[in-house]
Amino acid sequence: MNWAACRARVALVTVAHSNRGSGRLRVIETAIEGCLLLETAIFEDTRGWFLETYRQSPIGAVLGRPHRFSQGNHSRSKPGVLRGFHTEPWDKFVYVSRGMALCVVADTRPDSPTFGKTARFLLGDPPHHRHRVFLQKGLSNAFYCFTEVDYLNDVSEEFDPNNRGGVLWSDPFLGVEWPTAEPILSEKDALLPTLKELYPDHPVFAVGLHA
Ligand SMILES: Cc1cn([C@H]2C[C@H](O)[C@@H](COP(=O)(O)OP(=O)(O)O[C@H]3O[C@@H](C)C(=O)[C@@H](O)[C@H]3O)O2)c(=O)[nH]c1=O
Repeated sequence: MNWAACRARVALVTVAHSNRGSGRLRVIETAIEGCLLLETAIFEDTRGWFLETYRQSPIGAVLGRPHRFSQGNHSRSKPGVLRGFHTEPWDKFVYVSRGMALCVVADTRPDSPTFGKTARFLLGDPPHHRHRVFLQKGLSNAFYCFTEVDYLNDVSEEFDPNNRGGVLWSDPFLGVEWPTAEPILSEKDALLPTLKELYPDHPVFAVGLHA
């Protein structure tokens, strides 16, 4: 699937419930509680362009609680790479500063009413898609790189390698339509469990309800 075709499809599945904020930065709530899309205005002139990547108050207003970030991360990935799904006990604030990526957030919280639901976002170039995604701790995220991608994320806690998990990128219960069936994965990500393996007793996996 090429970038343009993927953009058209993704526009259909990202469901906005409400939005708040000024004309500069809109915070859009998605179908997954705790997953927000931040759309920002881009100011272009003869030099190039400018945008705000973060404003504290509109996010806090939607979350109804204060938030802060403790660590910033930057990864660079080759075209065809897929990272995730990673489940970590910290809020994440994602930004693709260069390249084009399909970012998917999955609700992997077993007690959530939207357990198993996903939301997809195209992030990065061209400039008018330079939105950011906020995901509350406990949600899982993954991204696929159409091009070389610079991926930045701010997180609310410092990294703890013993306190993270994940879900297999191709979990049939999540049913994500990735642009390829053969992405480049880390060894660790290729071995992640499915939700059914993680939560075999969850009601959604009761016999007869789901394969
Ligand atoms: C995430 C992280 C990794 N590392 C180290 C561990 C390892 O040696 C190396 C690469 O780690 P990983 O393979 O887990 O990196 P990566 O697959 O890029 O992990 C990231 O995936 C995406 C989907 C996210 O949203 C991020 O929050 C993070 O989970 O960097 C840190 O030192 N600090 C960190 O905060």
